[in-house]
Amino acid sequence: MEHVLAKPRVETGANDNLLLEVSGLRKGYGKKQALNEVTFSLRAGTSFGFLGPNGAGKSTTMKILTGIVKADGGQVKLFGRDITNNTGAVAEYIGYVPQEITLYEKMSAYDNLEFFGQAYGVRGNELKLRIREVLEKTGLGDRAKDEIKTFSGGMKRRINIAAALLHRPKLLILDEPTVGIDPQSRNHIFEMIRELNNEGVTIIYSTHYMEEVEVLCDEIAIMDQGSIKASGPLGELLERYGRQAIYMEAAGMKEPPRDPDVIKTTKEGSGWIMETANVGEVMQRLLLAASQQRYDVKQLEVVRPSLEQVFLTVTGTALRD
Ligand SMILES: Nc1ncnc2c1ncn2[C@@H]1O[C@H](COP(=O)(O)OP(=O)(O)OP(=O)(O)O)[C@@H](O)[C@H]1O
Repeated sequence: MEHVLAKPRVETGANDNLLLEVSGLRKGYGKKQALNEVTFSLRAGTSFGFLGPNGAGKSTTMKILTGIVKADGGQVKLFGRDITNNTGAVAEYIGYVPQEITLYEKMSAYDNLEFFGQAYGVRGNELKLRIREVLEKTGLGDRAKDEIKTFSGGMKRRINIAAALLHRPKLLILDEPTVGIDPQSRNHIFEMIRELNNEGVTIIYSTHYMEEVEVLCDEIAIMDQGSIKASGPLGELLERYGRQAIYMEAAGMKEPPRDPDVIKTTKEGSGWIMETANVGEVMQRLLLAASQQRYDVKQLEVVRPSLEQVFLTVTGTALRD
């Protein structure tokens, strides 16, 4: 197989650490503009989450990264090299786990892995070694000789991920790998991804489950209607787009508490949530006012910004799971 890329250089400076640079990707299907100027970059070693509802354009972006779908415009660079619309990078550097299971049902797990390994150009004893290695990661080594059709959806998914690891990719792209699978396999997949990331594999993980990116990813891109609405480390997104708020509940308090620094007040259970940029001072004033008016304060606490709130702020809609 022709190698289209030079081996990555030893990474020294901040920019050398960029594994993937995606700029201005555009893609239309007929009249439907699926992607509109998608731009993001990825440092080596990151676990990057693509969060967005169905139809946001996550799969299209990933298929363009792997060269399966051709972009109408824009550029994809891997280790500084242009790989736009080029499938060669997948063979050498990228492992891709598509949304659909792509295994042969009538073949054993082992034979499937052998087939995919050969397709990636791995042969002989090296292939045997790598099959053992990836099977160990799946936790399904004892089922290696069983036909795939006897596996649960989650187990098939684990083998499918294993198949994408045989050429030891630097970047692993997983498109909604936990949709419709049992919790045990889901946990196992999470563990596999964490282990790979700890070993230095860069991860792109697409999902419409908020809690998955929260536990798995150190950087997040929020995607909606064909473009990235916000991206960055979770903490930064929370800081930039999540509003700080205070929850207050006091016996006998019929009207919402008032304070000039409160931007918005909403009723929540028996109390109120007050959004403010000035949590500390507002809290003090609320306490003082409550004691002057002799209210018995039951609860007064800071409400931490959530990813859900960030999503709402940047897209204008709630993410429907
Ligand atoms: N082959 C295709 N032909 C026509 N339209 C398509 C095709 N593939 C995707 N689309 C449309 O492009 C838009 C983006 O789809 P895409 O699959 O990339 O989104 P997604 O975020 O991955 O959602 P999902 O989780 O449903 O796959 C959607 O409106 C979808 O209907």
